[in-house]
Amino acid sequence: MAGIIAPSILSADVTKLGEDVKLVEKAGAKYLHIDLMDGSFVPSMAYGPAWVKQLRPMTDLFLDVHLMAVHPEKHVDELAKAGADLIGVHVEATPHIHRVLQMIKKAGVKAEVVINPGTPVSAIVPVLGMVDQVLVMTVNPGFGGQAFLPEMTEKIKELVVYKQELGLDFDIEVDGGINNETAKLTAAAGANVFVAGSYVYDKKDPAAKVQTLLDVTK
Ligand SMILES: O=C(CO)[C@@H](O)[C@H](O)COP(=O)(O)O
Ligand SMILES: [Co+2]
Repeated sequence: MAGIIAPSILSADVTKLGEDVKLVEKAGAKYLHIDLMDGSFVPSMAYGPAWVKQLRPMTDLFLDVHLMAVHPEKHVDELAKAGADLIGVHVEATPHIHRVLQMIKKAGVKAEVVINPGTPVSAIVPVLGMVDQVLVMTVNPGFGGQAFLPEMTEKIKELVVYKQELGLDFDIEVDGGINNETAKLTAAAGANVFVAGSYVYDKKDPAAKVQTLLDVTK
């Protein structure tokens, strides 16, 4: 079965965002990855609940919101009301990851925990039973277009073992430097959701790029 492809709008053309979203939807992407950056947890700023709200009626894609913000609890309810299908929270962004994940579930949205390249899988073991998805960052968050960190594939393999040992059912998403080669590599390690920004949107033909990602993750 092919992986779930989640084009990241961080690399889309904001002046024709609607068109860029439709292109990848028609090509077979199932998720739309929306990066929310606060200029504090990460150096850049990007998007916010208003973007989620405007995108919601324009597409049937599953809205996969990657929250890169300090005090993530402040944004959960607004993002859920705006129409997010899933909210991902960095374990590094809060001393209360368990509470924030509880809030996300209470808001009726799927919950994801995210780990930075410098964070080991052991840091999220206590919450693995609460989440629908784990996001393994394969670059340091904050920017699109960075090079994939190959050593992160070990974390994917570790998560696969935890899933089996603990009898859990979460998806494993990768984000950062994903292209035809790294999608194949991470799929082989056990990832099943693939975020891709610059690979899909930077050059010509986003639809063809989505098709390639579907093919290499089979
Ligand atoms: O969360 C992030 C960056 O922090 C991403 O979702 C980027 O949008 C990925 O961009 P590429 O590495 O695929 O260009
Ligand atoms: Co992201």
